Amino acid sequence: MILDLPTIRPHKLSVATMNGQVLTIVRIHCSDGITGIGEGTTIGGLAYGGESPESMKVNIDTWFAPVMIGQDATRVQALMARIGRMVRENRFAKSAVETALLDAHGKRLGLPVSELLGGRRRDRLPVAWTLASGDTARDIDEAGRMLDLRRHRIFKLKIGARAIRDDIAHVAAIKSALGDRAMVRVDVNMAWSESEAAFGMAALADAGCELVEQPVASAAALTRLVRRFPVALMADESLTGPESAFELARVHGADVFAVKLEQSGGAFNALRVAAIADAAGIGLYGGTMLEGAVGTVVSAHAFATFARLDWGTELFGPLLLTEEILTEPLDYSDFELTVPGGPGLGVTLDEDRVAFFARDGIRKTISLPTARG
Ligand SMILES: O=C(O)C[C@H]1C=CC(=O)O1
Ligand SMILES: [Mn+2]
Repeated sequence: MILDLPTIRPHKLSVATMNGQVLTIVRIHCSDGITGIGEGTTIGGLAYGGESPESMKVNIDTWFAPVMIGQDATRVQALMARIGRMVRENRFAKSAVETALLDAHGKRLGLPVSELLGGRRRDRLPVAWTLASGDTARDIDEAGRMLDLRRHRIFKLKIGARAIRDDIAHVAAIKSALGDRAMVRVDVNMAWSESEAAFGMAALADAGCELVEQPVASAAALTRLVRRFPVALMADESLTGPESAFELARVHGADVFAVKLEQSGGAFNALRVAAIADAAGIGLYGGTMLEGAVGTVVSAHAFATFARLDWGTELFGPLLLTEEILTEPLDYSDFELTVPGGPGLGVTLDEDRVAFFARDGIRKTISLPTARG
């Protein structure tokens, strides 16, 4: 099913402005009575990649389901390999389906998903917050509130939509307002040319920015930019699973990899991306596609198993939404997220709220009174 949820404010990226988020929720019912849940989420519909929430639903219902029905749900990797032979691409939809299989299998065995993924090394993950209101004063205000609440002290600024000098001034103003209380990073979402990136990275380093995420689109350009400036370079969009990770590691095209489960094609592939980074001496960061609670939690289980997680995570997606869809909210406290400890994902959907926010669900059938009553 597809859920439409409002965001707490517009979220402005160089590729899209989001006023809400759309979650594709997958449920897999197994013949032993166990049901697993998963989630597929994109950013700005088709603005970020080749899948949309609607394409995930239609492809899972039409093409994944027949390949899965009657198969052994306890062999998660074998079933994902079977799907991989019959379904090309569709990494986000595969991630959603694999999540539901892992949730079901964890519940079956009485183990958290992190244990199925090799065993967790930590229970808490540092979580960055993205400042993307589009307004410098509002962003400074928002960051101040997050620091006071002890919710976030790492801030990622979305830049690339405005003139480069305006963007640099925006970053410098935020870093000087926050000082040593916070770490400031930027995500350009591929908006710059290589020469703009060379200028921009030097200026960002001077402004006190510690990390620049995907300033340019091409891996070759990333490779030419890395290590030229006293600021770390992180790959995001260039990483689409183990093959692209291997290629980028081979040419040492980044200092840090933003590992995302959906971009990788699921949790197991994300672990492969992380292993490649480890072997190449590349740092790790736990990325997000601004998933809701389910997609966020499976990512947390995977990142909890990473040998090193030097750059923390950005698993704040549920906090960008106005609505809670879990019976028990996730614990964000002291700048960190707690990885749930129960079987499977360790979270339960609030079915009434899910029914309310489902596209064409209860909300659509309630007739509100008109101005005249
Ligand atoms: O990294 C991206 O490009 C996508 C996403 C992650 C955080 C955020 O605000 O947007
Ligand atoms: Mn990014």
